Amino acid sequence: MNKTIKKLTVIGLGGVGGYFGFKLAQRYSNSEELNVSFVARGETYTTVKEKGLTLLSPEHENPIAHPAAIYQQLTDIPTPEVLLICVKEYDLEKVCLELKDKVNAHTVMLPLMNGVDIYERIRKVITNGIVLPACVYVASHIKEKGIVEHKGNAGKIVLGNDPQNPAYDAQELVDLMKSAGIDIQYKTDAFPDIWTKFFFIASFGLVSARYSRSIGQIIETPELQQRASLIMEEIKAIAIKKNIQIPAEIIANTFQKAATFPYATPTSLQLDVQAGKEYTELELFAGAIMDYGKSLGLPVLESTRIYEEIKAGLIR
Ligand SMILES: NC(=O)C1=CN([C@@H]2O[C@H](COP(=O)(O)OP(=O)(O)OC[C@H]3O[C@@H](n4cnc5c(N)ncnc54)[C@H](OP(=O)(O)O)[C@@H]3O)[C@@H](O)[C@H]2O)C=CC1
Ligand SMILES: CC(C)(CO)C(=O)C(=O)O
Repeated sequence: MNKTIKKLTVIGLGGVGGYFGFKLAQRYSNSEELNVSFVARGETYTTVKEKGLTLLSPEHENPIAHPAAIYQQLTDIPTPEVLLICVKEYDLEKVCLELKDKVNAHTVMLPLMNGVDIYERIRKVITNGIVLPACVYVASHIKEKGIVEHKGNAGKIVLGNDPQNPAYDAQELVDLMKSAGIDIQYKTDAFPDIWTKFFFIASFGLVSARYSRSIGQIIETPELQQRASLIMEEIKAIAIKKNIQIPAEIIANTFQKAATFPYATPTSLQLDVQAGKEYTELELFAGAIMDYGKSLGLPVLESTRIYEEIKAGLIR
């Protein structure tokens, strides 16, 4: 295969972008093979420009990585080839609006985010280029701006073909990422995996945020386990009505998957809600379930109840 990818830019250096961006920047540092650049704002930009990006992870002895370049504004990046979009859902639309005029027919966008409708959200704004639907597992968070902490299992990405450009083969990108030590799986259709992740993150995310409890604490508390289970039943009814290929035992499988996380792992929604952030991904999880419930005529009482409780500030 001819090598065509020469540049890759990571947008957002938080838990996800900081983890995967670090691996790519360290692997391709001073390399002719791939130019890895970052886009970060405010204090993150200043810190990473001066000291490099720090990743505290048992996977890396050397905790510092330097990108080939770092930009403060999306408008500053040269013609993009591959963009890893690693922002929270509430920043996605703004990022897409800023990227819109930069993207050409060959630009590849890989959103590393939670949520089942990220592809549609991007496509609403950016109609050209290639968008690879994906889901991601990693327990990492911002310790301080420019310093990301990773605990537990190695991060993992599943990505699939762009439904709008099914002939685009992402293998070259996959190989570049694998060579940086990233666990990445390429499938024709990533949507069953994206929904599978949604079962886990929407249910555990909402319950962990509502009660300020870790994944392990939810599993060991029957009342919280029950709430997560009821939310998953609602997602299951939606997935079935939307003809998403998910296994019949999805709920049991999700509890099994959850048990593989270290006991004290918080979810990213929990961390944002606990920190009293003005914006959170509540809409991406409960909001999406409620919207699907409405449009498909399905009851989503438990998701609605927990959404309202979190909105009302009941988080203990
Ligand atoms: N953290 C985790 O363990 C996991 C998270 N996810 C999902 O991945 C996605 C990303 O989450 P996560 O990495 O945790 O989020 P974080 O909040 O940790 O990081 C997002 C980063 O994006 C930056 N950002 C936002 N807009 C811009 C912009 N225009 N230019 C430059 N930087 C920008 C933010 O900057 P600033 O700091 O200045 O706000 C922040 O540093 C979410 O959808 C999340 O649900 C999925 C799996 C695991
Ligand atoms: C639970 C976890 C860390 C698993 O990847 C996650 O996806 C999140 O918090 O958003």
